[in-house]
Amino acid sequence: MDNPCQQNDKENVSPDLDTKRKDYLEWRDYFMSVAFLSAQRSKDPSTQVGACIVNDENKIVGIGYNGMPNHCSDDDLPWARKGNWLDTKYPYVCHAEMNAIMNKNCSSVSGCTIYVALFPCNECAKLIIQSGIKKVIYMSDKHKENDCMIASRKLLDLAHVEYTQHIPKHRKIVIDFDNINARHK
Ligand SMILES: Nc1nc(=O)n([C@H]2C[C@H](O)[C@@H](COP(=O)(O)O)O2)cc1CO
Ligand SMILES: [Zn+2]
Repeated sequence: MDNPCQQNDKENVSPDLDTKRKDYLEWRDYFMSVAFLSAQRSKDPSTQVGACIVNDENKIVGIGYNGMPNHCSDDDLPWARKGNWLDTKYPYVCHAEMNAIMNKNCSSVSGCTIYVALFPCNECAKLIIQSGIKKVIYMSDKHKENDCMIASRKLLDLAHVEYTQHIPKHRKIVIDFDNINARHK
């Protein structure tokens, strides 16, 4: 068995500060993280979704999360999932993909890739297709069997929009605001 003191020593090895960092975020994990961070802005009590649109130069050109439309107070609209349809969030909420497309900071997102936490529904699939986005990278397709997801795949397939599930290199990415104050010897 290892000497526990030795093991401790190994764990405490400080990073090599003279050579290039190896555990930096790769592009896909980075863009998916941006989508997940943006989701933290959502007021939806049950599901927070974020989306991030990236062009072929790896530049972010749009970010969005699910929320109520502009100028419609999210205190005046319902957030419920069940009950009379008009008393639920569903007729009112804008999906993350819609917001990311509408928030674009360039003239067109044609040819871009959208990173999104949940597989796009059929309504978002239509927006994705019409905007010219060519690739969807999603984290979860937990509603795969729902009709709106089946319709979504049908549309994306017909329009030749690729979709791929993201397998993250890092399962968890922590943002530690104190980290920047660490001192290196
Ligand atoms: N791709 C998606 N983008 C989204 O922004 N959403 C949003 C719409 C709702 O605000 C929420 C789903 O709520 P719920 O049915 O899990 O309580 O996530 C949902 C999906 C899934 O299709
Ligand atoms: Zn949608």
